[in-house]
Amino acid sequence: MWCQRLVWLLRGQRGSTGRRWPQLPRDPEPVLAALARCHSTAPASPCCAWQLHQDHLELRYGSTVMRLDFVWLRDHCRSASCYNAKTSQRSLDTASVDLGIQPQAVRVDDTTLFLTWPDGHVTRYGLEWLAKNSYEGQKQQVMHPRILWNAEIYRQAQVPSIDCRSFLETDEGLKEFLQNFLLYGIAFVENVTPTKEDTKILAERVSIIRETIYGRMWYFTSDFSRGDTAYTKLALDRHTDTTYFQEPCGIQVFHCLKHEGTGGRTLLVDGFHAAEQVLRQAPEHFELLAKVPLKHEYVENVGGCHNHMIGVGPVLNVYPWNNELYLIRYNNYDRAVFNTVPHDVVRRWYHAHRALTTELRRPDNELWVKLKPGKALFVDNWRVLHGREAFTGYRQLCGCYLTRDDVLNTARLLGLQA
Ligand SMILES: C[N+](C)(C)CCCC[C@H](N)C(=O)O
Ligand SMILES: O=C(O)CCC(=O)C(=O)O
Ligand SMILES: [Fe+2]
Repeated sequence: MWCQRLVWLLRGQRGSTGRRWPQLPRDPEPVLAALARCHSTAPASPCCAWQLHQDHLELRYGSTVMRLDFVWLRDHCRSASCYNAKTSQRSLDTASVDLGIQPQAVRVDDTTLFLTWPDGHVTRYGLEWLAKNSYEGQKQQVMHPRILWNAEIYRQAQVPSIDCRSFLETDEGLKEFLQNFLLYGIAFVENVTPTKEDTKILAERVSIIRETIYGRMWYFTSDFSRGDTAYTKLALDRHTDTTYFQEPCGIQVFHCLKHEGTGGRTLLVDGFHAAEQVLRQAPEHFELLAKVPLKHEYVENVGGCHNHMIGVGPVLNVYPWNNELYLIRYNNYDRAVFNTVPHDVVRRWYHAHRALTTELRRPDNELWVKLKPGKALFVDNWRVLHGREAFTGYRQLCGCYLTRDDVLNTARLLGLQA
């Protein structure tokens, strides 16, 4: 519905620029007709048109219709006095912008939107910039492009392991590794010297190591030196780690330094692929898993180790603006007492949890690998679940957690979308 003071001004239309909005044509029809002509005569060029509303500017650029709030438009001004391009930081004090602000004049040319504010300040926006940065523009994009996989898809893709030297010594090697990691949520480096020190060098090539209650670089065998099943020979069903942290660790690095015995294979399952199957089959289950907060807990009292960690959050974590899944928190061992919802939701949640578990346990979705000395595995702990088969004999694993922000930072600096 067009408001009273409506007008469409066409890109490049002579005489229509710089018009102030109190002086608007009484009848919008001719301009709308002109807009239609514009679309039909120049389909290849992104046609731009705009219309003023009470509190926002409606801007059509190509196929994107953006609704740009006036305060937002003032707030994001990239002029030298409002924005420091050297530091990419805002200098404008947003709190001093009149929340009832309206532009005094609006003009659009081929590439740029010009706004003049009541105090005479002029703001310019590139139309491409707006199309990319506006709500409407960015909600059409995914933040993290990924390839969801089951065992067959992953095998077919024949994702190569990266050679340790190329990983450590060349940007191309590191970039290829990170691209694989971002797309699949797992990536391997091979020909690594099987020591804790060399594994640390590997980890630090990608990120800052996230120190936790397990230390920086950890090293474990089945000696029950810590009060957790990981430190035994028992099988571990698929799970993500550190669900009991408010922010679970982003990445986990595993390097098996020694195994003299049988079993002990590693299980990997793409949690996002499973969640997507749930979304397709039963969106109400997906929604419940994304809405109901859960507690996970780590209570340790073994030897000198005393810890009590609690993390709260839903199983599925979704960006609210584009519904993109970004984190799965799934660990049935560490799930705490479920007391965050009233009784009528409890059973529905168990049904939803069952539906997800059924997908996660589908043999088709299971990728089994035997970790060997020299082959390091990086797992996206926000996406891919890991587990292990029971084993016999002496088995030594080392590794660490990485901070997700720093991994993504490295990827972005190499030109990857992350
Ligand atoms: C990896 N490392 C052996 C150090 C710790 C294992 C943590 C195990 C815990 N139940 C969890 O799932 O978070
Ligand atoms: O022993 C393994 O292969 C993995 C154990 C585990 O889940 C962990 O350390 O997080
Ligand atoms: Fe684990």
